[in-house]
Amino acid sequence: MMNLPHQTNDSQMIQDDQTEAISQMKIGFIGAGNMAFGIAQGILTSGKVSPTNIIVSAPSMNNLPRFQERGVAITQVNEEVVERSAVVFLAIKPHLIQGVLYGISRCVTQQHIIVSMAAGVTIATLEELLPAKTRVIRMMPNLPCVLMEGALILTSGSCAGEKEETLLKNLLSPCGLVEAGPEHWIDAHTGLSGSGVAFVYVFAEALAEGAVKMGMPGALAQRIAAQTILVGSHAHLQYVPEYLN
Ligand SMILES: NC(=O)C1=CN([C@@H]2O[C@H](COP(=O)(O)OP(=O)(O)OC[C@H]3O[C@@H](n4cnc5c(N)ncnc54)[C@H](O)[C@@H]3O)[C@@H](O)[C@H]2O)C=CC1
Ligand SMILES: O=C(O)[C@@H]1CCC=N1
Repeated sequence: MMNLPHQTNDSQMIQDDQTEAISQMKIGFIGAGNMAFGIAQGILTSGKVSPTNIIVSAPSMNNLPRFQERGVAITQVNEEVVERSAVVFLAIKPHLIQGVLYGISRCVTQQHIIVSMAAGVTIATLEELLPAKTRVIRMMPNLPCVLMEGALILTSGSCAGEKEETLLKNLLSPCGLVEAGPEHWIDAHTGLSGSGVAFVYVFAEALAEGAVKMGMPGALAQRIAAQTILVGSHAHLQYVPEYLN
């Protein structure tokens, strides 16, 4: 496995040891929307984690059935997610983070790993809202995680580090490309890929519209545009420069 600038051979050894631990790990999601589903789906499809080891919460039943159908435990009580999980993903909208953390903080211990995917909510803010010495990871995923073709960047707070980053990279590897780095990568990645994936759809539609204006049937034009972008991406990934220090 390629050692990235921030990764050492120890990480590889940690990662190997963690695979067994991950299969036993209790994982929780606070928030049951698009992103929680995308990540849970990626993890479940890989078989790394049993659905019986996952629990998801949301205030209403709207989004919960699609988790329940996959054997995942559901609840409308966030504290229950924290009490039953070792790794807790915060999958609620950014403006809700403060209220949700206020509600769960009394249940958070130093054994938990709290993983926020809330756009724009910094490690400093998260650590301010959580009990001292909480192990915090901030990450930026994207929706293609649901197809196991995502791109995720994660960074660790002051009480987390290489061990937690390697654990999360191992756990999230079925969701797609996962890298750890400094926190300023997260904001770059939010534009590049968190939101960037939506611009690909706009580009594909524009390509297809050009062909339609020249008389090609719309459905065919859309398929060829998608195939063109797919091939272009495969070629680019093959020749993209190695990670730079
Ligand atoms: N959708 C995307 O493409 C991406 C989203 N994100 C981040 O992921 C987070 C979730 O985004 P989405 O999944 O798109 O939102 P969403 O609106 O699809 O899902 C949010 C979920 O939170 C639940 N919720 C609302 N209030 C709650 C509360 N008090 N306690 C527990 N659950 C509550 C809702 O019922 C819903 O199930 C956001 O912070 C967003 O910035 C990050 C990268 C990409
Ligand atoms: O819905 C959101 O907040 C995220 C951030 C990047 C793309 N979507």
